[in-house]
Amino acid sequence: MDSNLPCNKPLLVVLSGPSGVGKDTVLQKMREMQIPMHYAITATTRPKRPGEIDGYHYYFLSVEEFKKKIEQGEFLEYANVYGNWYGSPKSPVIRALKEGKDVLLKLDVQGARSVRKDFPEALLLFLAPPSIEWLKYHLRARKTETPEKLRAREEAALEELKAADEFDYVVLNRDNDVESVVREIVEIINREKSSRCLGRPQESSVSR
Ligand SMILES: Nc1nc2c(ncn2[C@@H]2O[C@H](COP(=O)(O)OP(=O)(O)O)[C@@H](O)[C@H]2O)c(=O)[nH]1
Ligand SMILES: Nc1ncnc2c1ncn2[C@@H]1O[C@H](COP(=O)(O)OP(=O)(O)O)[C@@H](O)[C@H]1O
Repeated sequence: MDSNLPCNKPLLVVLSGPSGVGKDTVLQKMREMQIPMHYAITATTRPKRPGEIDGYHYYFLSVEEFKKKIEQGEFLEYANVYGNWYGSPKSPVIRALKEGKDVLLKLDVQGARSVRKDFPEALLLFLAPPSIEWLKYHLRARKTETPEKLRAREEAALEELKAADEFDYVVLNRDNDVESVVREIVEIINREKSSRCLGRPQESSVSR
């Protein structure tokens, strides 16, 4: 398949949204539903959470290792998020796109902005919570942050929610119905791919 034809051109998709909104949950469901994408693994200096696997959830690096990768130009983008470093290794993303695969990058709002700048044709999706209370409850219930870190993430979330209108689509997470959220994301990706096929401009909208 000639991935250079606009109809088969692989899409770089960014999934962003505030901490605790459900990004990992949606990604996990996409993998379970075997949605065919390259799920980019990014690097972080954040300590591993219980149950997280190095090389699957993240590449867990020391600050020194991370900075060395920055110096070697290995990241497509990187950012300091909630006090830890995060960065997207470039070569696996470029390789997957060249192989004709759609790529999914789970990034914070800063990372999404960087991708928008460097890859204007990328599709930026913002996952929004059903409500602020829902977000606060689930971030707290996840029990992954110290009280201080929790406060920092809650404050950051309010700022990040304001950035939603910078994205191509805002997808609402639905309580106990992640599958329908995945179906909606797949529909958006397919719609964007076909509209690029026909050379139509991208349309932004809040998809309900
Ligand atoms: N800019 C950027 N953000 C990333 C990268 N990897 C993960 N993130 C984002 O960093 C933020 C914090 O991630 P994490 O500590 O796993 O917390 P979570 O959002 O509560 O699951 C989330 O918004 C992630 O999407 C990356 O490579 N670059
Ligand atoms: N649609 C949903 N319905 C119910 N609980 C959800 C849903 N999406 C996420 N959660 C829960 O909310 C918490 C935060 O989700 P997570 O995927 O870790 O968010 P993020 O990766 O955006 O930080 C987790 O405990 C997760 O199980």
